[in-house]
Amino acid sequence: MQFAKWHGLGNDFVIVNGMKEVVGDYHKQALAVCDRNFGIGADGLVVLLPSEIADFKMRIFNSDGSEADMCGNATRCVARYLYENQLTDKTVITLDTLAGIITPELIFENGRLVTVKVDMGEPKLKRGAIPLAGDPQEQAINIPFLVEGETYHITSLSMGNPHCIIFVDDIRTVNLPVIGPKIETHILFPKKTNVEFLQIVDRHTIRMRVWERGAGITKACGTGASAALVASVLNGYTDRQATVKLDGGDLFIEWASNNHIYKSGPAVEVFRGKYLL
Ligand SMILES: N[C@H](CCC[C@H](N)C(=O)O)C(=O)O
Repeated sequence: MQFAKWHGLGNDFVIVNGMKEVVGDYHKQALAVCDRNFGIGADGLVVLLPSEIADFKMRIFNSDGSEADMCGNATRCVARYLYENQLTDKTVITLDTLAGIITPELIFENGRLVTVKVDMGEPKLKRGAIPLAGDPQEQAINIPFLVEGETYHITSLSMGNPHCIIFVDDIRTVNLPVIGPKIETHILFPKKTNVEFLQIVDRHTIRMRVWERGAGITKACGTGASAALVASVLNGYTDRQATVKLDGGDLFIEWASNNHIYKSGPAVEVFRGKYLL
């Protein structure tokens, strides 16, 4: 199976053209391919397929084999992959995902690609849409949340996939490998959740670390950074545009007046290959 290895700020993916390659069972293949010792090594497997309602369908599988609704960093990589492999001549590309239609735009200056800007759609704030247990019509902004006897205050929302955001004074004090999985698999999140810890630097800068649903600690999370901006605005900590500083680098996020979230950042192809197993 021919593949390409891409990353967005170190959040890395194996991208496969499912219109040409025989992938087999996606869940099993994701587990095997993402293994960093016995496989290629990645946070996720992305399979591109035809779509009736968009330019392409994008299916995303986490390294634990679970299928994700959406993936912000992969969206930027897929846009460049499609354009640079002549699978499209469009620079604004619609992608059909489980979270709806997501639209990345390749931004060129003097013929050189400078960034990829993604319309991530609208945040969903109601518990029923996250999903988070409780009144489905209610929002979950700065609410108490008990984790093994300790009370955290969380803000939870969906960017097509679930996010649980916690604000801390010093991000270096967060023991992510311990607390991450406890919140990811918490009973109140019936579809589990991505977990983001945020330290507000100023009204235009957020430092974030992430424990991803189905993937663990990653260098960056595009949907997570988008959710982080929304949570920071809702809690009055930042304005509607901010740089989110992740372990792998910076994403620029904007919550526009049309209620859409726009995320801009890089996408890098590292290598291509043929997967033999
Ligand atoms: N682990 C996520 C999917 C990947 C999201 C992340 N890599 C991004 O860039 O948005 C989930 O299961 O919802």
